[in-house]
Order: sequence, then structure tokens, then C-alpha cells
Amino acid sequence: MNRRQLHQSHVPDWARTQNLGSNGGGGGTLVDWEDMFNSPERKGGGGGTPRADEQQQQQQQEEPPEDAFFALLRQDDESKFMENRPKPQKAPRRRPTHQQHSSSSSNQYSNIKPKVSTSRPNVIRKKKQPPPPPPINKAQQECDDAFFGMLRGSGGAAGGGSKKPDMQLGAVSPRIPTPRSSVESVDLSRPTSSSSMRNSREGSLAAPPAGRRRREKKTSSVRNSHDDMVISSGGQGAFQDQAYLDKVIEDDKKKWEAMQRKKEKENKSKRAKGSRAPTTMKRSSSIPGSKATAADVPGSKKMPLSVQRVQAKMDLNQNGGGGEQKDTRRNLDKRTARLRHAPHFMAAVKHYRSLNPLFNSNHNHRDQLYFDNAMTNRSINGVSVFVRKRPLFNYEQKRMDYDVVSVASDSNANFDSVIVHNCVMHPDMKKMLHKPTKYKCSAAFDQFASNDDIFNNVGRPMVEKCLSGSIGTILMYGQTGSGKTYTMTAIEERATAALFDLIQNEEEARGEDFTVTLKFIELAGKKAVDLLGRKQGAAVKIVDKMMGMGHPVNEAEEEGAGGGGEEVGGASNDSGESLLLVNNLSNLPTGRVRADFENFGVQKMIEMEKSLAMGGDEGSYVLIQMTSSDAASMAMAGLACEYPDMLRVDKHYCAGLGVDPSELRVAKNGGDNGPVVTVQWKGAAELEVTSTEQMLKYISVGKSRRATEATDVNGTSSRSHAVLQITLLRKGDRGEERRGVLTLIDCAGSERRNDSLYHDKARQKESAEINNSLWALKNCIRARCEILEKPNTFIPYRSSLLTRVLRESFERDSALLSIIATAAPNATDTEHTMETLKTVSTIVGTEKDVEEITTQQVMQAHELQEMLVAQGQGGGGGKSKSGGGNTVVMPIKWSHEQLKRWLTKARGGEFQQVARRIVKSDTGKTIMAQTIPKLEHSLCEKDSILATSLYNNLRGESDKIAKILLKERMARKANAKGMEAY
Ligand SMILES: Nc1ncnc2c1ncn2[C@@H]1O[C@H](COP(=O)(O)OP(=O)(O)OP(=O)(O)O)[C@@H](O)[C@H]1O
Repeated sequence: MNRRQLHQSHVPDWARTQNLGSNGGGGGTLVDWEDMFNSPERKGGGGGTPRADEQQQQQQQEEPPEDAFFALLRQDDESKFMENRPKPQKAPRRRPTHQQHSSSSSNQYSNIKPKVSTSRPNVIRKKKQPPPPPPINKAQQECDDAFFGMLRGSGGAAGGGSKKPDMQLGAVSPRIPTPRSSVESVDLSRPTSSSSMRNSREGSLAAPPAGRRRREKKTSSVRNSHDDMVISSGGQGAFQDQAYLDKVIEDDKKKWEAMQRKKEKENKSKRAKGSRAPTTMKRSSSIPGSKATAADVPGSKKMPLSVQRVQAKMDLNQNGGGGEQKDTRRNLDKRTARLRHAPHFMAAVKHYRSLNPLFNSNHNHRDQLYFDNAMTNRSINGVSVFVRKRPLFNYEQKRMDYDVVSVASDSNANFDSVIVHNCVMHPDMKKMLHKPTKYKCSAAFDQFASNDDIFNNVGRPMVEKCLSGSIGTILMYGQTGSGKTYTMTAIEERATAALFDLIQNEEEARGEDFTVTLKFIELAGKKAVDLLGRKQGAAVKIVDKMMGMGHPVNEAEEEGAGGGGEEVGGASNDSGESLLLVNNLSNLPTGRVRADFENFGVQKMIEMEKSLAMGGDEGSYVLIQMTSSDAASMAMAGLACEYPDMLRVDKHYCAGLGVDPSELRVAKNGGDNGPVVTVQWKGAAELEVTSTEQMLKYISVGKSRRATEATDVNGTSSRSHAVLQITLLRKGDRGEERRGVLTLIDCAGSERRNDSLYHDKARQKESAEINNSLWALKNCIRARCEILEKPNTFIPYRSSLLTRVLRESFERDSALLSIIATAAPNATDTEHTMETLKTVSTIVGTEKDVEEITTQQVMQAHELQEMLVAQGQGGGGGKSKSGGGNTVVMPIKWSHEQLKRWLTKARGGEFQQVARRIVKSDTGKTIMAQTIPKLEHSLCEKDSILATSLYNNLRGESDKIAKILLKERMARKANAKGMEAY
């Protein structure tokens, strides 16, 4: 098909009928569509161009009579015309004049009259062949429809709600000029026409979506072309309406743009106000399916960000906050799944606890039995490990978080256990699993333990030892927000008060003179900063100071790990021999001390033993002579300081040997008390303190200078290790000095990597440094523990600033070290808690004792109920008198009879003798109020085992019944709410 043929195929039928479109045989004429629509007549050009005149003349000659033409036109189908119409956009749009409107209004078809005139072959053939008319555009048709639909709507509205038939799409064909009457019947003068329609569709002036904007633009272009036609035939009134419509559309557009600008401005100012705000909102908006932002959460400023995120997730899960969208995802991350299935997991944990009476969580470590016990008898490898569980916070409970940490304390055992209930989903995401893991520690404190309990068990023994010249360190370790600072603050306050009380007592009793000094620094990464000096933020250098015998003091400043040398003086007399007296070699403790003696070599040990053998009786002093050597003197000096009661210089012996005891620096410098290797904080202010108030004031000043920052987990998270050191110099009436040091370290929160993902680079680096120093600490403590078995174990104390500060604690056997691991009980932090306890276990070498108890599948509520019934739990107290169905009664509310019944039946009659001994006045309340010692005397005939068992079983029963009551309450609640009952 050649170009002409192609064009021919587009010629409308009506034109072919008239031989207007034929270019084949028969002298057919090719219709120039462009000319037809651009012809001056069609455009209504009155004056006409020269070409128009020419055309007009030709028309007069060649065109058929007008009537015949109109008859032909009428035969044509309107749709055919539509089908073959040229693309409207191609027609140059020219707004007709008022005159043109009025002139054309007489005959609706007059405008297309010139189309016929284009049939003149000569004129047209000279022209370049135009492109074929484009096929009808479907999208355009839709737009047309839409527009006419709009018009219909507006017309309907204008016409009192009824659609006028002439306003239908067919009636206002875009290509067939409508008679004036029909156009005028459209009431376009109403200002509502365009804007109101649009507003009613959009509801407001908010920006339409991009797609719609595009569509509207298109519509408006179509509308304009159509309007041109309407206008051309509609006369002045229609023209004015069109102008009005344009204006309204233009206004709308302006309004929308103004609104956008305003919004953008508001956003900008919001961002400028709080630099963290956008981050927060970004984080919150990352919650899948959540609409919540930080600003939506009440008190969001104070609430940790993780809390806000979980809160938002909970809102989503619980369909709260009016959100219609319920989170229906099945594949959930661990934390979300834990909360989603909270009731089931809670029931499983509670059931587990009920089986073990030791998990009574309201009485541990309050008995006198525990005091002193944990520190002295329960240390693990020379380190006492304590665990403190903080209570569940209200906001955690609100988000359906629950307690997954159980504390089992037993006065009779040598250690306590902490169980973390890891609640997870089976990979099939249907079954729920309960995986309890057990950790061993010196003593564990549950959420009911008070600060006094902690201090009495951990702080007080330490203060007492330091007063008598020991070195003690308490170190807080745990996850961010688990209560390290809270516990340490309590210990500081109580330790200060206890210290000055004890000092006062000692001064009064013995007339000794005490000097108390305080230093406070923070360790952030590789920097140590003073917290008490006049100049805030002054750098501090951690320096090892060696104090040897018979030699001046040498300092070894260490700039970095492994830097600096150490010169150790040897204790010697004029003959170059070291002198030391051992009062009783067999009293020497094993472990490190013996290792040091071994360092001297076998020869020295033999000498010592010989001396001991020759020296006679136990308790008498034995002079040890040895050749001066660094290692020997160092070790001896250290020993003399650490074991003042065992190693001593005997003046009389020295006189007999002609040795000046004053030259023996062991006696003079270190004396009985002073350490040989001390760690000094160069540049740190050391303030002398004379009262509790003064000390607390200094501490609070130092704390206020400490670096804290809001993290995901804690609103005021400590971002550095705070090291507070209280030094006691005790001068006896004979001038002898003893030095005791109490170091309290509040470590920065240990964070897991995924917690710090949201942090900026600096914060991530800081977190890495914190974790590095904690790792170094772990290695040092571990090495210290290992020394007992492997004496040559190297302690890598130089690997971090924190461990360098703690050097004395690692290297001296008499040094006391207590670690308090703080644990958050909430299920969301299960992994953190497990990590903390695992780390502490690794530190003290009990990781082998970490016991993963068999995983259990979590029972559904009804299964649990059946099981409880089968076990007959809660039967001891009998049923409620109040007629509450199966409701049982808590032991504390038992009557005398109920108590007696329980005592007779419980544990296969173990307490039958107690049942016989109780009197009328004994009820559940009176027996529950008694402590183990009281029970022992009142009801158990001094049988402490029976009393302990009775005490524990009563509480175990109490927990079981509480559980049943809770379940009943929940079931009632669930029934009321129409929820799944369990
Ligand atoms: N045993 C507790 N009883 C009551 N409230 C507690 C307990 N432990 C901690 N808290 C509270 O928990 C919040 C966080 O505690 P804290 O600041 O001591 O945590 P942290 O472990 O020091 O955190 P970070 O490492 O980030 O500094 C505080 O509001 C504190 O009052």
C-alpha cells in the first residue's frame, strides 16, 4: 500500500460517496484534512486570506449546491464522523471572536462547509501530501467521557439535581457542533462548576496523586479543545463561562501550590527545631505497617526509642489506637513473636516457676543467713558474682512485656541460680517453645530485693575489708538500662555512710587517725578524664608506680598497651641480701602466694623450709635471707604488703644481725599495708573528705560531669566507665600506716551490635570501645582466676584503660573483686540478659555450668488448665467460702482449719507434726508472716530443715494459687472481651 492508498483508506465514507476521497481512477480528489479543519471558513475567518478568497471562488464553481450538500451530510452517520475525525490537538487552536460566534450561530453546520471546497483537485494536488489521520485515541475518548460526565454532574446540580437530557455525552459531541440552544441549557455560570466538582471528589485541596494530576491535565486539554467547539457554536454566554472555568481551575491550582509550599515550610522548620526528630520519626516509621511516629507516643522525649518502637508494634498487634489494620504477619522476628504470644509464654513461665519452690520471688536474701555469706563463702574462683534483677516497668507491662527471669536462692546451697526463660517460636512459626537456661552465681537478688539488701550483702563486707587495709573493687556490668547506675548510686550512698560510721567507731575505740581521699575519673575509649578537678575534662594519665624495697620509687608511665618499662627495686641489706621474716610458712595461702615463692626458684623454697624447720615453733618468726634479685624482691615486697600478718620484719632479729631495719623498705614504705605496685592517676584531683555529706556532694558533682546520652534503650545512658576510688589511710598510734582502697566502677552499658545499628559513626565507635574494654576486663579476671591452677598465667591488664586502672585488683591475691551483673527481666531483652549472664559466667570460668534445661513446648491455655486440675493444684487451701465456684484461696487468707488441712496433707504429710502444734490463733496470715528462724523456734522444734521446707512450701503453694487465680481472672476477662479464652 503506497502512501496515497494508505491515505485513501482513511477517507471517510461520506467523502468517498461524493468522490471526495478517491485518488484512484475516476479523477477522485484527495481530501486534505488539515486544510479542511484549518480552512478559513471553518475557523470563521471573516476577512479571509488571499488563499481563502481563491478557495471561495473555486467553491462557487465546483461545489455542489448547498442543499444537496447538507442532505448528504445528514445521511452520514454521526459516529462515522467521529471515527474519522482528525486529531483535535493538531488543529491550531484559535479563540474565535465574539463576532464569529454570533455569525456562525445561525447554522450549526456552516463551519464545516469549506471541507467540501477542499475537493478541488488542482489546489490540493499541488500541496504536499499530509500524513494520514491518526486513529481515534482511546485515552482521549475516556478523558472526553470523564469531562462530559463532569459536565453532566454539574448540570445536574445546577438544574436542581435532575440531569438534563441534552447534557448527556451523546448530546454534546465534541466534534458535532451543538445548536446554541442545547449549549446554553448547560448552566455553567454557577461558580461551583469545576472547583466544586473537584473538591467534592478530593474532599479537600490536598495535592491529587500524580496519576490523577496527569489525568486532570489531559482532561483539561481535551476540555479546552472541546470548549473551543462549544464556544465556537455557543456564543458569548458560553465563552464567558469557559473563561470562568479556566479561572477557577487556575485558582485551584494556585491554592494547591500554596498549600504545598506551606507544608514544605512547616517540615523544614520542624527539622530545624530538633536535629534528632527526623531520625526518630524515620526510625518509628520503619515499623512495618505502623503509622506511629515518635511524636505520637506519649512522653516520647523520655521513653527510650526501642520502647517507642515496640509500643508502636504492640499498638499494631492489639489493633489499638483506632488502627483498623491488624498485624497479620506470620513470620515475625523473635521479639515481636514473644509479645504476640505473650499470654501463652507467660503461662508457661509461671507454670515452670510453680514447680520449683525456690523460685519464690519475694523473700530472697533478706535473711540474716545470707549476710556475709555470699562474699566470704560463695566467691567463685576468687571473684564474687552477684546478679540483680530489676523490676518490670509499667510501660513494659503496658506493652504486654513479661518477666522471663527467675531467681532461685537457697541459703543452704553454696550458690544461687538465675534462670532465663527464653521464649521462642518453632521455625514453623506455629509451635511455641520455652527454653530455660540456668546460670550459676554467688548470690542472686530478685526484683523485690532492696538497695539495702544489696549493700548489706555486697557493699558492707567490702567496706569493712578496705577499712582494715585491703583493696576492694565492685564493678557493675550489664545491659544498657538494666540498673547499673541505679544500683551503684545506692551502694555509693550507703558505702559512704557506713565508712564514716566505722571510722568514727574506730577512732573512738582505738584512737587511730584516718585520712579519706576521693578520686573520680571516667574512662571513655582510650581517654581518661577527671571528673572532680577544677578544670572540667582534664586528661588523666594512668601510671604504674613501683615501690620496691631499698630502692627509690620508680615510675613507669605507660602511654599505651605494653609501653613503658618497669624497674623493680630489690630489698637488700648492705651485704646485698634480702631479708624477710615469715612467721609461719604453713599459714601462707595457696595459689598466687605459693606461685610467687616458686618464682624465686626451688633453692629459695628449700631455704625457707629449712629456716622454718630450724626456726622452731609455729608462730615464731623466721628470717629468710636471699640474694637480691628483682623478681625475688618484688615478690617478697608484694607478699609483705599483702600478708602483713604473716610476713614481717623482726627488729630484734635485724639488730642481732647488724641490719638496720629502716633500710628495709618493706617495713617502711609498704609497711604492713602499702602495696608495692600501685596504679596512680596522674592529673586527677584527689580530694580529702571528712564527712558523708561532703563525699556525696563531690560524687554528685562528678556524676553530673559524666558523659551520658539518650540511647535506644535508656534515656540517659552512661557512655563511659565511671571509676570512683576511695582511699583510706589509717595511722596507728605507733605510726604504722595501712592503706585501703575501695574502687567502685559503673561500667558503660554493654550493647549488642544490632542495638547500635541506628547510631551514627561516632556512637558506633564508642560502643565498640566500650565492648572492647569489657572484653579486656573479662580476659583479665579470667586470667586471675586461672592463676590458681596455672601460676604463670599472664594477665593482660594493659589491653585497656579499664584493666590498667584495675591492675592492683588483678595482681594482688588479697584484693577483693565483686561483680554485680544487672539483668532486665522483660522478654524483649531476653537475648541481652542471657548475654550478660553468659559473659559473667565466662569471666569467672563457670560457663561450663551454664545449663540449658530441656526445651518444652508451650502448652495452650486449655491444656495448662487441664494439667493444673489434674495436679490438683491449689487444693491445700480449699475452696472459697464465698461461693466463687472453683476459686481457691491464697495461703495468707487461710483460716485455721484450712491451714491445718494443708499442713496435714501437704508433701505426703511432711508437716503433720506442725499441724498438731498449731493453736487456734494460727491462721494463714500468722504463719506466712514468720521467717525461717521464727518458724524453727515456734512450730518446728528447732528443726531448721523442717522450718526451711515449711517456709518454702508455703510460698510455693502461694505462687500456685496465685497462678490459678490469675488464670481465672484472665479467663473472665477474656470471656468478657470475647477473646480467646485461656
Ligand atoms: N532495681 C530497680 N528498681 C527500680 N528501678 C530501677 C531498678 N534498676 C533500674 N531502675 C530504673 O531503670 C532505669 C535505668 O536504670 P540505669 O540508668 O541505672 O540503667 P543503666 O544500666 O545504668 O543504663 P546505662 O548503661 O545506659 O547507663 C532508671 O530509671 C532506674 O531508676
